[in-house]
Amino acid sequence: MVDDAAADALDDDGRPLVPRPRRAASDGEWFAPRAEERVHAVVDVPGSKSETNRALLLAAIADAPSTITGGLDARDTRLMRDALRTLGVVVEDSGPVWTVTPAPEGHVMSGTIDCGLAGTVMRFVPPLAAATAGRVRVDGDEQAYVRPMLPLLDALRDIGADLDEDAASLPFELRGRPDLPGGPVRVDASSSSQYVSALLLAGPRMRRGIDVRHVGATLPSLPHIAMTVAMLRARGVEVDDSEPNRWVVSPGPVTAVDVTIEPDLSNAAPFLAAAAITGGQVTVPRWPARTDQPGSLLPGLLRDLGAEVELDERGLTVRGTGHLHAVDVDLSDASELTPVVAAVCALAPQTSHLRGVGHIRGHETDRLAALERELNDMGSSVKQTADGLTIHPRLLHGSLFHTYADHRMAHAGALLGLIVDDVTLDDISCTAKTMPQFPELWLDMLRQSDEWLAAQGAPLGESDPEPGS
Ligand SMILES: O=C(O)C1=C[C@@H](OP(=O)(O)O)[C@@H](O)[C@H](O)C1
Ligand SMILES: C=C(OP(=O)(O)O)C(=O)O
Repeated sequence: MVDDAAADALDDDGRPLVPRPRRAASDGEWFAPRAEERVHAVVDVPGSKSETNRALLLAAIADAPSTITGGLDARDTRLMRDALRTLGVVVEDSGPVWTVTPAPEGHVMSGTIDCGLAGTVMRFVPPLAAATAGRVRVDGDEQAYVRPMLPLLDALRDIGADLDEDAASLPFELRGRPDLPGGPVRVDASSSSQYVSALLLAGPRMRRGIDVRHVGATLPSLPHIAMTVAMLRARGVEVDDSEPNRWVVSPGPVTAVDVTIEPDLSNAAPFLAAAAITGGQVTVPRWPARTDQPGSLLPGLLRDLGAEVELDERGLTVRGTGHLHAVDVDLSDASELTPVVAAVCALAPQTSHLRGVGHIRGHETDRLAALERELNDMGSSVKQTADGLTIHPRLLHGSLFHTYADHRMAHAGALLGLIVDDVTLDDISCTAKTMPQFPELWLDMLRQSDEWLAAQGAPLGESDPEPGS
């Protein structure tokens, strides 16, 4: 088990790398390792979940087989690969380069599509299934049953999809039709940008294409919609997004392209934040110079939080300065970063305000409630607002940090455990959703830090900044 490995890891001098836990872990628990020094590491993070699942889906409806290099191998992308297999697509993923061959003409789908807790699967697959011959049941983890779906299901009904009349969320039955009309549709995507992306991704398959208008008051995660549009265009699909809150996708072929997936910048966040809070340095290689991932906002965010940030040929390097600053920031474009940003804010010496993220109450868990509860259990003073969190400075202490099956809650807990004694996560296995190697990468970051410090020939000096001060 990971926690045993963490507890047993020794440095070159035989000192425990990670302090021994006070008690034995129960199943799934993970004693968050404390950083005994400033972290100093290079962390190569795996591929982007959002890009991988879009690439898979677009390859599945392309005009020829194509390849995906560096695709993320994690629960969310495995569920997407299996869902596409249910639609008759052949996904060969035994090596580092995956080959995707669209379903043969006349394939009739049947069976169950398991969405797990993956928003990209539960939202992106149904529109495509609705335009495919056959019948499927769309199901997932029980925790996914409360994730919002109704605006998308109503939009699908409006464009001619054959769904259970009373279906409002998972699970439901769907009878596909290859002649799905598509056409104009209005959707309130204030609870998730994924409804818009989902309709656009299947748009080329619909008889009239699709003409989506967002009608809600707010629209989160705009970079993810931009990613959808860019990936459609890169495959020769015509997308008109010249009018605000409206996207028109023309029907027609999707050109098969061989792609390489960028590293997942949102999954880089806890590692980069580790440098910021310990006064250390972390480099994430292969950081793209230009990207549609919301993680592109991280350099600016980390600077605002008090770190130094540099992008060069080695990648993105974040250096902690020994000082953290509170922030007042609208995270609606990058709401998946909220748990890690909230964890950093909980260590800052002034009050922070995170805004524009009311919709993350419908993410893997109600993230605002979960962050409020778990941070307050550590001694913090956090209050939910209508659209975010207010985080006041307090001295933190260890606790049993609940993750609610949410990978990003686990990242937040691990981060705080670097500089707060005795933080135990109730379950680290949830990180498998988008980064199964998180525990190993986290321990490796600390191992590298230890080696780096030993190579400097000196322990943390009196004059060095206190982690998190
Ligand atoms: O399209 C995507 O790949 C995603 C869109 C966002 O969803 P929301 O708009 O529901 O926040 C994001 O939070 C999620 O992690 C991935
Ligand atoms: C919100 C997230 O995931 P999902 O794709 O399941 O919505 C996330 O990864 O932070």
